Formats: sequence, structure tokens, C-alpha cells
Amino acid sequence: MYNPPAPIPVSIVTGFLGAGKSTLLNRLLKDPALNDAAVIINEFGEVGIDHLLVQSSGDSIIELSNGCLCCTVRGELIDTLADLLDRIQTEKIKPVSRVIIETTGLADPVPVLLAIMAHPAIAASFRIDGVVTLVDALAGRETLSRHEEAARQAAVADRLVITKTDLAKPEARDELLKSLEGLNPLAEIVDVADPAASTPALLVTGLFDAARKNASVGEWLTAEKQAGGHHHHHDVNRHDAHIRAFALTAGRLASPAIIQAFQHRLAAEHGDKLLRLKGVVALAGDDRPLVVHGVRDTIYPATRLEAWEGEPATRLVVITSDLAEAVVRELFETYLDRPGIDRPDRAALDDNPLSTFGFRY
Ligand SMILES: Nc1nc2c(ncn2[C@@H]2O[C@H](COP(=O)(O)OP(=O)(O)OP(=O)(O)O)[C@@H](O)[C@H]2O)c(=O)[nH]1
Repeated sequence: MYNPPAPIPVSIVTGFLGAGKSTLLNRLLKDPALNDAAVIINEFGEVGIDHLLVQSSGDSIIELSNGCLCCTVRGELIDTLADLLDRIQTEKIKPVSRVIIETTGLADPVPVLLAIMAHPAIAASFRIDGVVTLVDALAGRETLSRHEEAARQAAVADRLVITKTDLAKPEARDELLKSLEGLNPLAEIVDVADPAASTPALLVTGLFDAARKNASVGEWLTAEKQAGGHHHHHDVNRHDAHIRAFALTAGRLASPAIIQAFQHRLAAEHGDKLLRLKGVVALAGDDRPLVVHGVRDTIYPATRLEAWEGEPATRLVVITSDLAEAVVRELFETYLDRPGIDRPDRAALDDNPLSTFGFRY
């Protein structure tokens, strides 16, 4: 029987929607030093696609079901860790050198930390080796001020990684730095472009210590302990009353231009309310999935995956704030040229002189 020599370190990788968590993890997981790491991915919304987007060398990626780690699936996290331990001890799998948990972009890390730290059996076998929080240099300032989850993610961090510094103006980056130093003066701040951000050492921070954080972190942990998590049970697709997560699905699309035009119009008309769009697109006559990403009004270059797992199908996850699902769905249907009562066809929409976006295909 295998006896782990010491508690297994757990790194929590967090950061608001689209901050670049999967991108960073993909880069780190290429390092052989993380070959024996187990990665637990949690997604918000009814359709999980992150397991397709994060690739590790082993089969060590565990996807938690729908719902946010800080709310409905906390029990599942504990069960997953307990199961992992059991499989190591009974030698069904090789020992795991580290557990990396990628939270949803909307996760409040405090209940996640507490779930691990306050569970006697889990705390005996795993230790929190720190919280690494990613903050997007383009959207970060706005996000920190508008979404409490983002501010909490930054405040509990042992290490803050500023992403997308290649896209942001230096002044915007400096402003963001100031906000972060105010929220969390003791955390080390790393630019994602710094070579140090590409090595597994980024995940190693030493023991998580609430006492070294902004005073509110200790208060949050205490409040969370007292609440016992009961206030967190709610609809998995509605984190707060303003936020909606939903999926848009379709078969194969005739051309990538359809999805690009849809993304551009959505971003141009509703970018301030579009927290996240991501998904895989199936194209006619093409066997490689197209991966699309958007964060607010920024549309990222589409990429390709090598192959489909299962039947090819277009699946997009959309997360909005104060924007009704029906508005997005109508627009999607229009770009798919699906007929509907009172729905303009795509040509009419693109020809509308009042359109805020004059994209043509
Ligand atoms: N230019 C640039 N793009 C980046 C950087 N980091 C991430 N991206 C892009 O930003 C988009 C979102 O990145 P992800 O890694 O999927 O973000 P995430 O935090 O995992 O997203 P969620 O899990 O949905 O919250 C993708 O298109 C990435 O290619 C960066 O440093 N520079």
C-alpha cells in the first residue's frame, strides 16, 4: 500500500472569466515536471468545453460537473479529492505530485479554500500551496470594480499574474498594477510575458496563509465558516441575479465567416454585457474543430483542435451580465439563417443602415 510522504500540494488557479487560465495551464502542463499533476477543472454553465481546451500529457484531467466550485459542486470537489487519494492508496493510479484546480471565472475562492482546509480527512492529505490569480490587463480594471468575485480572487492570491500585457497599453497595465497593489499588497505580481510565468514554479507558493493577506480575507474565511456555505445554493447557471450562462448549439456551419460575423455583431452591440463567449464550431467539409473566444468586446483569434471527441457539433457557451439570453439566441439564429417569426434575415440585418456594425460576408 502506498503511503503519501506528505500532504499533496494543491494549487488553485483562478481569475475572472476569460482571464487566460486555460491558456496558462496549457503552457505549464507541457513541462515534464507536471507530468504527475492531477488537474481538476470546474466550469460554469450547462455545457462544459474546457476539458477539450486544456491538454495534459496524461489522462489526469478531471472535470467537475456543471455549477460553480464555490457553490453547488464544493461537495463534488471533496469527493473528487477523496477518490483521488483512494485510487493512489490502492495503487490504481500513480502517485500525484500536485493537484491543480482551475476554478470557474466566477468562483469566489474563499469557500473553495475553506472546503479543503476545514475538512479533517482532506486537510490531512492535501495542503493548499497557494492561490494563483490571473488578471486580464485589458478587462481587469473594469472587472475588479464591477464584479466582487474578481476582487476577492485578487485579494486572496499568493501570486498575481497579469495576462494579455501584449495587448494592453502600458498605461492601462500600470493602472491595473496600482489597483492590484491596493487589493493585495503582499502578493507577488508577475507579468505573463515574463519567462517565470512559463515554469511550474509559478504554482509553488508555499503554504497559503490568510494572516498575510488583506484583513478582509480573514473575515471572509470566518464569515464563510459561520455560514457553513448554506447561502451558496442556487441555480447553477445564475451566479447572481444579473448573470446568465447558457449554451448555443448548431450542427456544422457552412463557413467560419458565419460565426465570426455573429461574434463581431454581438461584441459591437453588447460587448459591455458579454462577460464571455467560448466554444467549438463544426465546419462543413472540415474535420478539425474551430475554437472561438471572446471576452467583452474583444474577439480573440480562432484556433483549431486536432480532432473531435464524439460527434462534431457547434457548441458555444455564453455568459452575460444584464443581457437576456433571448437577445443573444435571436442573433445567433439570425446568423444561422434559421427562419423565425419577426426575425430579420442576416442580409437584412447586415444591410440595416442603423446597424452599429457594418460587417459583410
Ligand atoms: N494576446 C493574448 N491572448 C491571451 C492571453 N491569455 C489568454 N489569451 C486569450 O484569451 C482567450 C481566453 O483565454 P482562456 O485561457 O480560455 O481564458 P480562461 O480564463 O480559461 O477562460 P474561462 O475558463 O472561460 O474563464 C483565448 O482566446 C486566449 O488565447 C495573453 O496573455 N495574450
